[in-house]
Amino acid sequence: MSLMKDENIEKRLLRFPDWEHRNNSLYAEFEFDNFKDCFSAMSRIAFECEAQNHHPKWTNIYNVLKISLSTHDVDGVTEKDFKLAEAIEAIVEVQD
Ligand SMILES: C[C@H](O)[C@H](O)[C@H]1CNC2=NC(N)=NC(=O)C2=N1
Repeated sequence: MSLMKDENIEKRLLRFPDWEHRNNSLYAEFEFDNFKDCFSAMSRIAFECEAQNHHPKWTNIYNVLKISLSTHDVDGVTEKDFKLAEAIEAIVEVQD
């Protein structure tokens, strides 16, 4: 999977308003009502990561989830990261 050019990443991000290009990664923060809702989303996301064989760097503090997506092989953003971001959006939206 090839590294995307910065300008292409910015263009793609226009359709991902929750996400930004930060530290060679796609980055988003999500806030839930409580820990249970947050961890439930994380569980769903974890299954999707396994299905895609692509995994986030993430932190959770109570109801806040911070997610960084990058492709380790190329040390930057690829289509794989956008594909996972899209799936994460669908999971998080259902819980809003
Ligand atoms: C061997 C296996 O395909 C790799 O380690 C996968 C697993 N999950 C991964 N996740 C992420 N975010 N980037 C990778 O390059 C990656 N590679």
